Amino acid sequence: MQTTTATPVVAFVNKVEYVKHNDKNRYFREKRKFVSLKPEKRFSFPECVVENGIASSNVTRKTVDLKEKEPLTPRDWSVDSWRGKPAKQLPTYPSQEEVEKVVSYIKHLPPLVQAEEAKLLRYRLAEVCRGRGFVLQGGDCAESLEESTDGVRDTVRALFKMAMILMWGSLEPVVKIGRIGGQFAKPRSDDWEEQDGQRLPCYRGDIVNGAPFDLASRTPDPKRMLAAYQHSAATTNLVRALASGGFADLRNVKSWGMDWASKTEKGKAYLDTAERIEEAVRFWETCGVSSQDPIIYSTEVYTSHEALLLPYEEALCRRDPLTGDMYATSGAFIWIGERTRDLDGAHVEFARGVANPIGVKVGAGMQVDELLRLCDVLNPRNEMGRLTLITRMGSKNLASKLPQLVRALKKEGRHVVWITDAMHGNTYKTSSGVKTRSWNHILEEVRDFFAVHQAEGTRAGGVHFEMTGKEVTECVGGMIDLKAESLSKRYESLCDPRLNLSQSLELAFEIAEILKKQRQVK
Ligand SMILES: O=C[C@H](O)[C@H](O)COP(=O)(O)O
Ligand SMILES: C=C(OP(=O)(O)O)C(=O)O
Ligand SMILES: [Mn+2]
Repeated sequence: MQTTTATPVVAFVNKVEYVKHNDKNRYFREKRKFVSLKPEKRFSFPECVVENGIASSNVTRKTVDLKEKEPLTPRDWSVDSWRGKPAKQLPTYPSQEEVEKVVSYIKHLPPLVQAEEAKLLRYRLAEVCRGRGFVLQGGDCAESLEESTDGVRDTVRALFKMAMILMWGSLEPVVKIGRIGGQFAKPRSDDWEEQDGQRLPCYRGDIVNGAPFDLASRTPDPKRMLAAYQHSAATTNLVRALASGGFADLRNVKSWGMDWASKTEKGKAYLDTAERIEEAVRFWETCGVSSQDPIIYSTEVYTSHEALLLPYEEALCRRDPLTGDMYATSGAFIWIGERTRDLDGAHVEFARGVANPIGVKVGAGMQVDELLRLCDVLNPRNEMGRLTLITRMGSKNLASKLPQLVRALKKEGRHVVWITDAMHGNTYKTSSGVKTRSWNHILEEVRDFFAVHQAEGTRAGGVHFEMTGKEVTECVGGMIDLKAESLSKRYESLCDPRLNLSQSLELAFEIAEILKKQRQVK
């Protein structure tokens, strides 16, 4: 942590907040107004802590954003500096000229998210880092340009329900981040796919090419970036509307859609919990908490995606006029995938310069030194909320591979949020060649993740799932006991298998149990 008691700062108050001014007990109220502080009138917060440009004082318990002299975006970085580095997983387009035309056009379009949203999420993640809150990140493996309103709504509703269950268990706020509103680019294991003797470029996500197995669809088309921009804009708008316009109203979570649970004892216990959540909501209503109260009526859902297609990401970088920092405005949170996290590669170069909260996938092969160097490059100020490490080791590896990483970072005092993606290390093909994942393996990896953090005295900060609100048949197992033979009934994913609604809720109940136990032994 960085203290500022003696550091001269130029401050602007970014929220309506009361700030204790020096020792004169004078308060003032400012909103988004630049305030230049003369040295003799400098803020003096005893025990004041600055993280992410947000200063908080234990004495006043008020916050104020501070613009420090050194910007978050490094001076030796530019939106296109990634172009000088080796870039993996980028498509080969038929015409690079066309790509640059589209990129120049997108550069003039409005941002999809505002810097303020990214800043707020960074702050929320810093809270998780401090031990207050839990992250739920989830959504499609690959969003579709044909996704309907209902599909988006179902996924967001599923996230709300899961978050309610997790909050019930943890009694802490849940930071909801959708793999939504931009999750269109996919890294692949193979560049090519072969079917019946025909070889075509692999599908790389709807922002690059089409999934159908024919040459026209599979040829990368830069115009798809525009379609993805438009779809992301509409989806982000819908997500914001759902989050702020009453859809999150706790009373709406009455229809849990949990018929599957009534058949077993364990399921009945879940139903009982769901009922108790509803009762709690009714209790607050009875106490007079108005249904118009934003606490009941609204919530925050942030968008996120893998920042893979760098020409597109570059085109959506915008400078924040308040701080001068550069933001990736393609989503509030972006992450670097397991296949593109090379220290000297283009994707790390891009991510180090944007001020968003960022994530990095951490597979079973990650070495301690490598991870420490990634932290140096991506979070040189060691600020809470900047860096989220998303482990994806597989249920067979996590218990043996994670402890040394967690221990090393703890020893070095690195501030990161650890969350677990319990999907990507558990993918396998059935005997008939269908990609799937087992609900049991996913739960096993989540449990091991909590156990490792408990043993190391660190914090399991959240979970990351490929999931949907639809009752698809892509992952096997769960209380619905989905069998490999049934996968073809409703397999809709364009890339990896997702948990369906019942499998997602069931996992949320399991995690809530773990969180509850954790809270009870504190
Ligand atoms: O979502 C992650 C990757 O894009 C996906 O797991 C790659 O799948 P593949 O191994 O079939 O290429
Ligand atoms: C590509 C993904 O995962 P990973 O980089 O962990 O393989 C993903 O999350 O979609
Ligand atoms: Mn995936």
